[in-house]
Amino acid sequence: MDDEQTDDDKIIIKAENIYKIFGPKPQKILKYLDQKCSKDDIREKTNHTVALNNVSFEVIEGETFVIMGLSGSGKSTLLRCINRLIEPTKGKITIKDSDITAMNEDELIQARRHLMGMVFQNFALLPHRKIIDNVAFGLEIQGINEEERYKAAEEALSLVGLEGYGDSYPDQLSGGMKQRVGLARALASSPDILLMDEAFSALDPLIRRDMQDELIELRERLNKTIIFVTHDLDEALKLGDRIALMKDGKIIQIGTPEEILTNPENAYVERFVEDVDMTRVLSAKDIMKKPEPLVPITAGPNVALHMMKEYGISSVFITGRNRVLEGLILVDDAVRAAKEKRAITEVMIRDIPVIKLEEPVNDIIPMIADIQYPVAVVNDENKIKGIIVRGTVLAAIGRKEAEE
Ligand SMILES: Nc1ncnc2c1ncn2[C@@H]1O[C@H](COP(=O)(O)OP(=O)(O)OP(=O)(O)O)[C@@H](O)[C@H]1O
Repeated sequence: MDDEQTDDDKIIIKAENIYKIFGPKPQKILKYLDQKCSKDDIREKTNHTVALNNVSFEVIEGETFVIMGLSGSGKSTLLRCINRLIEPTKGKITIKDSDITAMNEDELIQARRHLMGMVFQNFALLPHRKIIDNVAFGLEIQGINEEERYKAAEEALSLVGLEGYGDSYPDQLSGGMKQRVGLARALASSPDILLMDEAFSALDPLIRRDMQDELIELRERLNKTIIFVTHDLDEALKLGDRIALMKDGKIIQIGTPEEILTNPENAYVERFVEDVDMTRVLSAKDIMKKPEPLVPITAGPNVALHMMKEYGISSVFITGRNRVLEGLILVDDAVRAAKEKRAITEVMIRDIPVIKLEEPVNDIIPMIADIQYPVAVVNDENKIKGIIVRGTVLAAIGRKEAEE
């Protein structure tokens, strides 16, 4: 289909065969992994912890890549290997064609400064410093002069909606505001990549949702690449362009939220996602039916009637060149036009509702509640790509409804 993504997506991070083993002799433990020993066996026999076991993935520029999994699955370790807050035991990480794993300390400081900003779950603010100083802190240790760092800090504060709070202290702010400061601090050095470790997990549910919405908005505005660690499936589905699901230090599946939900790779993933409300993640393109029959606008009403009879339907879509949607004709109007020898264009309904390919199913339900005939799904050029009828939507959410 011509709406599908082209593959000129740029890879910004590439992680190849990453291992992390905690314990006194990590290199020695690698050979046990070659012998396919389990994480539990290795811990029992050697007192080492296998936190990452041969993890590989790529992140595309501008996407939000979520690392999800239960506690202890290795998410934080993986995130910290990307900026080498944790040293991988083995493996290679490339960011924008630079080998992060081969960098010396100075090169690493430069890379962290320009490429990556990190946001922590517990905010990690310095309590005795004003908000503006907290935001500017990273720039200060990078040796950036005062004028420049305060300008950048003010800008970052305003990006997260905290202008005017620069002179406050952390304990004067709510949890949500503190995490905005954490985000501002990460944004202050204009990094290409944001690394976020359970960044919203400590917040109240409502505040958390607001922060998620703002992050989505911010990402679009600033065009950042985000790696977001969470143990929360709902958060992963909401934020992630793609999700990597981890278990016991391995990535079990990488895919879009739709792929993870509709095509779980094994029983573990299936169990992880079984309670998800599908209407929140499916969009029109996932549930639409083939757009047929279609009647060209140049055809007469008898062709339309023939098609309706053939397919057992009481209305049909009319298209112009390249399947551009022109309107819909109802059976009664087609009969009348045929009798009166009038053209389709004289009786068809032009002003019909349409649904965009990416429209979430949740939003489609109210849109079609009062419509008796099918609704066309169109792309940005108004070409018809599919058809949705009430039954299609209900079938998509049927599993959930049936359970309730
Ligand atoms: N510094 C460390 N020393 C020893 N073991 C560690 C260390 N850090 C993490 N681990 C172990 O490595 C494994 C992965 O931990 P990690 O913190 O990456 O998991 P996680 O998925 O982020 O979990 P959580 O959500 O609880 O933080 C766990 O078994 C953990 O106990």
